Amino acid sequence: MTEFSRRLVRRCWLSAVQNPLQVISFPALQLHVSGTAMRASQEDFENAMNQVKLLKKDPGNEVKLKLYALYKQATEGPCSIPKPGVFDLTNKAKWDAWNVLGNLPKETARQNYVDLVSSLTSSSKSSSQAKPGADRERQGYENLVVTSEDGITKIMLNRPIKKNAISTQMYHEIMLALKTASKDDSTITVLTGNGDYYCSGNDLTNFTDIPAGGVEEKAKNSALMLRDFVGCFIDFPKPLIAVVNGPAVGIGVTTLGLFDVVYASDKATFHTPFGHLGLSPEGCSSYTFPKIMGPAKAAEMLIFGKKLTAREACAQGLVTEVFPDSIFQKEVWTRLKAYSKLPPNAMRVSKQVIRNTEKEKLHAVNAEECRVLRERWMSDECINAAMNFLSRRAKL
Ligand SMILES: CCCCC/C=C/CC(=O)SCCNC(=O)CCNC(=O)[C@H](O)C(C)(C)COP(=O)(O)OP(=O)(O)OC[C@H]1O[C@@H](n2cnc3c(N)ncnc32)[C@H](O)[C@@H]1OP(=O)(O)O
Repeated sequence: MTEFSRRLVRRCWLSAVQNPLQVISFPALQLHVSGTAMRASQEDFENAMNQVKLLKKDPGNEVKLKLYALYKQATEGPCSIPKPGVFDLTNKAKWDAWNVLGNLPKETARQNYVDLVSSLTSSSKSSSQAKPGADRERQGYENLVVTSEDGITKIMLNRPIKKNAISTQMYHEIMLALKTASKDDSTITVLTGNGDYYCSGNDLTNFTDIPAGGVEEKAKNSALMLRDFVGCFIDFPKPLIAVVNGPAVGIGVTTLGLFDVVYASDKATFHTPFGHLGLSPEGCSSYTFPKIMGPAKAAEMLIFGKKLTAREACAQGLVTEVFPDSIFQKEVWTRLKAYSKLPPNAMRVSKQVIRNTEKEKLHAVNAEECRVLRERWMSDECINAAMNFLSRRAKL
């Protein structure tokens, strides 16, 4: 966000304070903010399509599917064609890749397509400098680094400059990475963050990009996306481990209740400031947190936004084990490498036996949380809180 748009949002917020009767809505916010956001033009998009044809190196099926999906989303919108039969493998893979983009707006898909092509052309220019083993790194993610090694697929949130806040694009990238990891040959999957934060939660600027259908459409699309996103954690078939390298906020905390194991650095903190943001719990935390830590402790976190230290979170059962930050990475990865060598089918079956009794309930909780949030996102409390953040008046 530029200083200019920040000043405009601030002015908007100040005028709401000075004139409380004035209705400040997301479309008003959008007027100022999204006009300044970077957008790929039709010309950029066409140039990118031409560049794809000139690529010297085959980018691989995964990237080609992503390009296909983004192209379809950018030109036709959400996938609405019938799902191909199970034996129509190629078309089914294409359909899956397009369908997973959900309601991603056409303009965002166009921008993502252009960005992806640009990353391919720059990586092919520097391919002679590729690190040994770099072929194990999955290409095509803009805000994630996904690697597979020693039987472990590591999905690292890679937006340290924004404290790993999850943008709309990142929600889709994480879903894609989880779906891919669920089918790859790794035995366990790890989610972690790059930099000093594990994750600062939902990117609060996600709500400044209002589609033509207005704030109702934005809330509806966001609820659908959130439901799919959390659904990927509920359904993930292999052991899923969080390596919480630093503070976690919002959805970075709530989804931890859906992991099998959570290791934390003693620098990590756990904060769900839903009250301050006019929001309500998501990530199935309205069910998992009371179950994990008891209703009273869960209420203190989810209603009043009490921030927990790593040791407190461990004492309350949300975290499996805490390590001093100085030895965190070494200890955790040594342990994970040992776990990854255990018989994969036994691990998978054990996870499923544990999860299956709860799956239906978790999906129902997820649906209900998303329904409630859809209302919350249109509330004055939530809109004012988001504007407060954008105007930099509120720091947690
Ligand atoms: C869309 C559908 C799904 C919705 C799912 C809903 C989920 C609910 C939630 O996740 S609620 C939680 C939302 N998160 C927050 O409220 C955190 C907001 N951030 C902060 O309070 C602070 O930034 C901080 C405490 C995380 C870190 O503070 P610090 O002073 O150390 O650093 P900065 O504030 O300077 O941050 C560095 C830059 O990162 C940007 N940033 C950080 N977090 C977010 C965020 N959540 N959304 C957007 N941007 C974020 C911050 O703006 C700085 O950017 P700048 O340098 O360009 O100013």
